[in-house]
Amino acid sequence: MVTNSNNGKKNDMDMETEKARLLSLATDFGFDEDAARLCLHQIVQLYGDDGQEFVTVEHCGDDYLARLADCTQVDEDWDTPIEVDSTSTRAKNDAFENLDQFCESEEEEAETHAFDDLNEAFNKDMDFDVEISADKVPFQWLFPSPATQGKTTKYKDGLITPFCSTSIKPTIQEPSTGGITFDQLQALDDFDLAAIAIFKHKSLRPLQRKACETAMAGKDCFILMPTGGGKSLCYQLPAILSQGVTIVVSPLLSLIQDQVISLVEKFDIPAALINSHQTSSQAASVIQELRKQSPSCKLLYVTPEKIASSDTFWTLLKSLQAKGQLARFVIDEAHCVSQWGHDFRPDYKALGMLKQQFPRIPVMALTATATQDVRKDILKILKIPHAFVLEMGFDRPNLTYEVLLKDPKDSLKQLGQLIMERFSSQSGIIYCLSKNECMDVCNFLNQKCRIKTLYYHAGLGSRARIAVQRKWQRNEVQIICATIAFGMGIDKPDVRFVIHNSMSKAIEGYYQESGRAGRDDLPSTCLILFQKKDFSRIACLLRMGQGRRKDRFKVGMEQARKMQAYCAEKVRCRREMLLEHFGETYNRKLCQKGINPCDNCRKLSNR
Ligand SMILES: Nc1ncnc2c1ncn2[C@@H]1O[C@H](COP(=O)(O)OP(=O)(O)OP(=O)(O)O)[C@@H](O)[C@H]1O
Ligand SMILES: [Mg+2]
Repeated sequence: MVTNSNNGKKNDMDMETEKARLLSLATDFGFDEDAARLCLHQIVQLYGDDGQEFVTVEHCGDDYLARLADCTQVDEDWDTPIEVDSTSTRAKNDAFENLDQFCESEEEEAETHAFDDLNEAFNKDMDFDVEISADKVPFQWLFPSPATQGKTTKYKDGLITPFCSTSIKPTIQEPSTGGITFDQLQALDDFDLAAIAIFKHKSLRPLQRKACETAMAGKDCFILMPTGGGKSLCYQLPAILSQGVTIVVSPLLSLIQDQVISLVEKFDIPAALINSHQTSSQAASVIQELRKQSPSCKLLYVTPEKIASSDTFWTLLKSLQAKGQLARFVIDEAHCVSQWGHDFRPDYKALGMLKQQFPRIPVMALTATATQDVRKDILKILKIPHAFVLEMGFDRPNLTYEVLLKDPKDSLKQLGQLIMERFSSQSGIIYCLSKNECMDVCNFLNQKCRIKTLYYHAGLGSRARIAVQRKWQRNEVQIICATIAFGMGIDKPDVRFVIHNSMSKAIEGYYQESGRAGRDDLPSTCLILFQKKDFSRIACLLRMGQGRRKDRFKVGMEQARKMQAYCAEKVRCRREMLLEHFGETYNRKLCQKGINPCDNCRKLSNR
C-alpha cells in the first residue's frame, strides 16, 4: 500500500500515482474518462486530508466504481431481479390466493397489447406474424388431453400406460415392432422401460441411472451435471415411477413453460404448474386435482415465491403428505439458493423450510453451475447436509468458445454480417444486457438484415413470452434476442449459436446461457462480442439491483471482473478457464486437439 508515516498523508507523488491507478481502473472498465476524473476528484475531497491513505485502488476502488456507476447517465431499461424472478410480479393479483376472482384480467389484455405493438412493428417489414390471441395460447397444457389421460397410450415400441406407480409394472401388450425385441424389452427394468417407451431415449446416461436409483431409494441427493447433460430426466423418471406428486421448484417462467409443455404435449405425462400469472380458474383446476384422494398429476411445477409466501400452498403440501401423495421435492437450478452464486433468488432461501417441515420427504437438488463454495452453500441452505452427491465434469466438447472485439462504430452491422456469413438460417440466441438492447438488436436484424427475430425480456407479459418462445422453438423465427429472463434450462436441441452481444455478468451466467447451444451434441458456437464499456454497464446494472448493499456489489464486481478477464484473454484456453472456475482441472491439449477448439487454442495450433 502506498502511504507514508506523515499522519496518514501521502506525499504528492504517491497521491498522483494512486489517482492515476484509480483513473486507469475506471477507464479499463470502460467508464468515460471525463466522468471518471470528476468522480475521482469528489472521492479525494470526500476522504479529505486525514483519509488520504485510503485513496488507493485496494481501499476505495469499488466505492469509486460504485459512485461512478451512480453518476453515469443510463438510458437503459434493465430487467429488474423481481421481474426476472420467474413469473413473480408479486404486485399483481395472486391467482392462487384469490381463487374466487375469476378475472380474465385487464392485465392480460395489457400484456397482449404490449406484444401487439411489437407484432405490428414487425409486420410492417416482415412477412410473418405472431399470434397470441387468448384462444391460441396453450393453457390446456395442465394435463394430457382427456382422450389419453389414464388410458393405455400407444407408443412406438408397443403399448404401455403413460405413467405407473412402483407397484404397477408397465404392461407390455404388444410385441415390439421397432428396433428392440420383446425379449430385450422384458429384460429392461422400470427405468429403462420408461426412458425408452416414454422419453424415446435409447438408454439412460450412467449418472441418470444412479440418480434415479438414489431418488427411488428415498434419499436426498445433489446432482451436478453440465448444461444439456440430462438433469430433467433424473427427476422426471422417478416422478413417473413413484406414487404421488413430485413438487418441482424452478426459477423462470420460460423454463417452467418449456418443461410442462414438453411433458404434457410430447410425452403425455400429467404435469401442472402454479404461478401468479394464471387466472383463478386455471389455478383452481390444478388445486382441485391435487385435493383428490389420489391425484393424477405426477409433477407440479411451482415458483420459489409460491413456497416462500403462500399459506394455501403449504396447506396443500401437508394434505398431500397426509394422503401419502407427496413423492419428493425437486429444486432445479439449485445454485439460485446461494447468494454467492450468479443468479441468487432471495425466495430460494426459504426452500430450507421444505426439509424442516417435511423431514421424511426426499429432496433432490440439481444444477450445472456451482463453484465449490456455492455447492456447500446449497447443501446448507436446503438442509440436506448428507445428500448423496452425484457429479460429472462440466465440459461441453461440442461447443466452440470464441470472443470477438465489438466494432465501436457500428456493432449492429457487425452482428448482422456475422450472422449472415456464419450462421445463415441457423437457429440461435442473442443475449443482451438490457431490454432496449434486446429490442434494438431485434429491430435491426428484422429490418436491415431480413432475419426473422423476436425479442424476449421480463417486461413482456406471460402470454407474449409463451408466444415468442413457441415461435422460436418451432423454428418459425430464426433468432431470439433475450435478456437473462430467457435461458436457464431452456431445451431446444438445434441451437447452433449463442452470441452475447454484451458480456454476461458472471462466468456462471455465461456458462449457463451459452449452454443453450448444441444440446443435440452437434458442433455449435458460443461467441461474445466484447467491448470494455460493457463492464461499466454491468456496474450500473449492479447498482440498480441489490448492488446498493455493499457486499452484493463487491461480489457482483468480482464476478464481472472474472468475466471481463475471460473476454480479454488472448492466450489461455477458454474451455480451461470456464472449467477451472467450477473447480475442474482441464488439460488444454484436449481442446486444442479436439474437433471444436476455442479461438485461442485454434490460434496456437495454426502457429
Ligand atoms: N438418456 C438420454 N439419451 C438421449 N438424450 C437425452 C437423454 N437424457 C436427456 N436427453 C436429452 O438431452 C437434452 C438436455 O436435457 P435436459 O434439458 O434435462 O438438460 P439439463 O441437464 O437440465 O440442462 P440445463 O442445465 O441446461 O438445464 C434434452 O433434449 C433431452 O431430451
Ligand atoms: Mg435443466
